[in-house]
Amino acid sequence: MSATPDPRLEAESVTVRTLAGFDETVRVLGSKSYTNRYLAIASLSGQETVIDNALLSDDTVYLSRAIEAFGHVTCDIDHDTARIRVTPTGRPMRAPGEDIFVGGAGTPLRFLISMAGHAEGTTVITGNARMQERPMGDLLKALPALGVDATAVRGNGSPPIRVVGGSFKGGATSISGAVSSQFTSSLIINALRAETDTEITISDELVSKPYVEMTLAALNEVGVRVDRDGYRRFTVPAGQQARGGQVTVEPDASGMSYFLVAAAILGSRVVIPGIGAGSHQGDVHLVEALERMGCRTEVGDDSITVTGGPLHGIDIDMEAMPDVVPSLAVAAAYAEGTTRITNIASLRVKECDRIAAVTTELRKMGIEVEEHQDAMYITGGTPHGATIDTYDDHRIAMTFAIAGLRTEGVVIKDPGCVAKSFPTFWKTLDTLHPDLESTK
Ligand SMILES: O=C(O)C1=C[C@@H](OP(=O)(O)O)[C@@H](O)[C@H](O)C1
Ligand SMILES: C=C(OP(=O)(O)O)C(=O)O
Repeated sequence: MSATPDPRLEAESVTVRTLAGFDETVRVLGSKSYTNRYLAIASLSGQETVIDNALLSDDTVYLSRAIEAFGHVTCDIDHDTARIRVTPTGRPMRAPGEDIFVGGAGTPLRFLISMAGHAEGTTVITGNARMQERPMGDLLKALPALGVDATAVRGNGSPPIRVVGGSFKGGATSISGAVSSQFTSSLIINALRAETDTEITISDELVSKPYVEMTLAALNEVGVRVDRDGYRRFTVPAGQQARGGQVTVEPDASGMSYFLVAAAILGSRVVIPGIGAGSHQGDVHLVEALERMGCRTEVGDDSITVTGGPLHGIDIDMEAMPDVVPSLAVAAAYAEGTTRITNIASLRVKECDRIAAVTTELRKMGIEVEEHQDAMYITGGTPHGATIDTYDDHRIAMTFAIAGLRTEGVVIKDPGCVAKSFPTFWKTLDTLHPDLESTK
């Protein structure tokens, strides 16, 4: 994929061209979640670390720049090789003089709140308008027991967040896991640099559990042990040294979902190399949902294949794979019967209220959707073209672009918002159109 800028990232809208079908191998970029984790771990380890196949997107670049602002490391980004090199500078971690701004990057902001607890001085971390509405309260409540004073500047539990640092000592705390797993991941990762053992008790039910598994897997890969009692308690023993060196990021399972759904709704075949049965990314399990809807699927050690066919509705609890709910919703719009997607309340506090957004935009295309506080019931039909509002949400843009491969007249507004997690999305979509081959 060429590194030349894609004019669609600056365009007001994109009209998606329909496609009769395809049989392609599609390479997706590295995982956003793993790239964020390796960056955070490298920032804390004090060891030079090379992250290969890193996702280079708005979110991960924001995190790289934010980490550098503490002064203790540099993050050199090589766009040609998709590599980030994190190098210690020998200087201590200090609060930057200016506010840290991370746009709409939720995971980075949540990781940075705890990380600022290690930096001498007071750090203020903020983001764009939507980010200033997203919840941080559970994390703010859990940090004082570990020695860190973190408060919402406006007293509303959302950014800007002010952190008085140099104080992340460790100890025992308890945290709610009901709103976001990112709070728990943030504490576990940052416990790496604590003076004493850190014990984190989850006071209720943890959502999005696979993301905590990814946190543990990333730490394990660099030699850090986390003891656990299921999803009730995690203990990070003090005095561990994360290894530096080289790590490789696997492809992004959420980014993969768009191409799986494209195959599903077009009766086509797609192969995604570099990811398979051993992945801890929960979104890989979208494959099983598509199989239940009527696709043929193959999950190998190092590739995933989906072949579409006539689709039918299913009932599915998607609490463990929130980011691919919009993707499955689009498959449901082309399926016979009703798909009931349940246990997805966390979608209301993502880049936009994704339950409301998917409901509104599918209805625009003539699809019947029953909206619930924590669920969506979608009855498949024959969607018609529409101009899709994307709410500055990359997943809404990418999901509805896939509908446009099957349905004439789908226009995606603000196509540049895909840069949050998948800046080459439109170019990757081009590769499915055989007549565009010469411009690849
Ligand atoms: O830890 C992570 O990398 C993520 C956790 C999930 O958030 P929640 O735990 O808030 O559901 C997911 O939606 C997000 O895109 C990435
Ligand atoms: C919810 C998402 O990201 P974050 O919470 O990191 O902003 C996402 O990428 O779908």
